[in-house]
Amino acid sequence: MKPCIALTKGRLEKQFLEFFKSLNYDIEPLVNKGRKLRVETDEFQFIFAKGPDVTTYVEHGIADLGIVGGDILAEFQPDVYDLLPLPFGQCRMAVATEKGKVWPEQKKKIASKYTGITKEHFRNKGESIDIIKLEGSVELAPILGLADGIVDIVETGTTLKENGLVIQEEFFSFSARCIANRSSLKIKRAELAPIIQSFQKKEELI
Ligand SMILES: Nc1ncnc2c1ncn2[C@@H]1O[C@H](COP(=O)(O)OP(=O)(O)OP(=O)(O)O)[C@@H](O)[C@H]1O
Ligand SMILES: O=P(O)(O)OC[C@H]1O[C@H](OP(=O)(O)OP(=O)(O)O)[C@H](O)[C@@H]1O
Repeated sequence: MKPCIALTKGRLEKQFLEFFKSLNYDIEPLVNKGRKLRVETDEFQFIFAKGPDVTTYVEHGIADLGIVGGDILAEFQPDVYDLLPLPFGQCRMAVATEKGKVWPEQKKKIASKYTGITKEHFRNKGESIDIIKLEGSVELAPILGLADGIVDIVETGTTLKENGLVIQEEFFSFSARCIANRSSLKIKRAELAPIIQSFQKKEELI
């Protein structure tokens, strides 16, 4: 059976395909997949899923390898082998507030999609907070008075800026990562080694 690679759909998918092409792999079947969520190339099977589900497919051994953001690994802490960083998807995790905002005396209200990362960050600082879980567009929360601040991904800073928010603190930098199923690494070592090595070589050049 061809090795199976789970890819995070959307942003990381696009960046992964460019990276994969730069390693001289044929990406044509992947680019022209339409709405298919499963694609086979000469060498691999690919599945396309949301980041947290990529870790689930890898954890359960359905996929041998996965391409996922470091944010997802930190948030969900799946039982997978975290093989290596990849040279794309570079972002930071930050606490942001409205410009000029003074934190309240009482518990801060923090909105985030990343409740695990947020709790751990403030626990490490010895602060107790109230977390409001949102699924996206979290920059809205302080503007609309739902929260005092947010914890979210920052790449260029444009979303924060255009919504009148400023970074208070950046506390975690990450990129996309290649993860592996623990037993696949032993059982399919021969098939997986060349692709892992090609990822590693490219990473060393950058
Ligand atoms: N602004 C960004 N720049 C670069 N990488 C990002 C950015 N936002 C997220 N990422 C990375 O890409 C991964 C996928 O994010 P993406 O926004 O494509 O999907 P999502 O979080 O599931 O959101 P959506 O529901 O809008 O598809 C994240 O886990 C993170 O690692
Ligand atoms: O610093 P920037 O380059 O502006 O990028 C950061 C934005 O990108 C992500 O949002 P995304 O576009 O994935 O939408 P979402 O809010 O629905 O998650 C993230 O949650 C920020 O909102």
